[in-house]
Amino acid sequence: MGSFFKDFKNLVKLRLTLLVVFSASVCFLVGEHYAGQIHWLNWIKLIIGGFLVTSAANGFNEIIEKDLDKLMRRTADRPLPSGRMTTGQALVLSLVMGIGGTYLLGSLNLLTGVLSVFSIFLYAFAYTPLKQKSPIAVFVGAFPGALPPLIGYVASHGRIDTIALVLFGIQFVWQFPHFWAIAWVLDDDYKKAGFRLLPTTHRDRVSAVITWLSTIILIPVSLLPTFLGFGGNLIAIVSIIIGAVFCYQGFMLVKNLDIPSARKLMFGSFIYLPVVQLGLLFNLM
Ligand code: HEM
Ligand SMILES: CC(C)=CCC/C(C)=C/CC/C(C)=C/COP(=O)(O)OP(=O)(O)O
Repeated sequence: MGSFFKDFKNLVKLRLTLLVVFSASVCFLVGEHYAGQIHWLNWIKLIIGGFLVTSAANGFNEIIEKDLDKLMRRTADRPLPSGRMTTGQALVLSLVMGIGGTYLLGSLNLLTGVLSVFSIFLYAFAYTPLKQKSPIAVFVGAFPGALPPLIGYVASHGRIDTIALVLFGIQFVWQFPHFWAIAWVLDDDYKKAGFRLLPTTHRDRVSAVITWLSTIILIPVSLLPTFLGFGGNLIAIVSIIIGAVFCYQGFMLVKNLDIPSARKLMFGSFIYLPVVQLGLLFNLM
């Protein structure tokens, strides 16, 4: 891969961005289901706009964290800390992507554009500086992290309703086990930059139990579509089965208190979200 593309991929955190865009694009289709017609051109605009806006948010995050990223093994080779990209270059790229993405999303409807700008600000200028201060950062970061499905739905539907809030809620709760599993795996590296993001700031039993509790809470939250009547029974069954597996992985962390169990929970989180969101899309009432 050309080195510019490799650096670009790391600047925008490509895999994370792709899952963010995936969640928004699926929830757009959920909105279109109720509209009775799929506007594919708008779907493409949402995907490109969402990609640009999320990439910009990640670019700003890496600009702000340039010196901290130098301290951690996982992030030291990113384009800014390694010195292969200057802050000015990253800033120009991020600004262009942010403005272009906001324009595209705003062209779908005004609320979509406004929510996207709000997400960038929350992520880059609230969550990012808070990371070094307190584990509360994870709660704050969960807001911009859960806005993409809501934004996707609003891009189709034009306003925030119960369905939008439920789509937001599932992704919001999902982020706690997702991130605490990662924070457990990466704790040694994180400490080098002063990040203490586990619930108690340590890899201890209380942090593991709180992480496990978050997988338990996810089960009733994932059943809300069925309880509220817009999801069918199939999605309830899928959510219960995959939720039980995820919960079991959380329990194994409590039992073993080790990195391999946290890693399994982390991989579980990557699979959980797309399965539940796609399941919902295919089982709308
Ligand atoms: C509070 C919110 C969140 C926090 C603090 C968080 C944190 C992280 C961190 C630190 C990693 C890096 C793990 C590593 O390099 O081994 C990661 C990976 C990842 N996250 Fe999250 N995340 C959050 C929300 C989200 C959301 C909303 C999504 C998408 C819907 C997401 C999708 C991913 C994916 C796909 C990866 C794997 C990326 C890769 O390996 O390159 N995360 N997350
Ligand atoms: C629509 C829109 C603009 C949404 C923004 C969505 C977004 C980028 C969510 C990510 C959530 C998040 C807190 C990731 C962790 O980053 P980190 O800084 O902890 O990761 P790092 O340690 O790898 O830098």
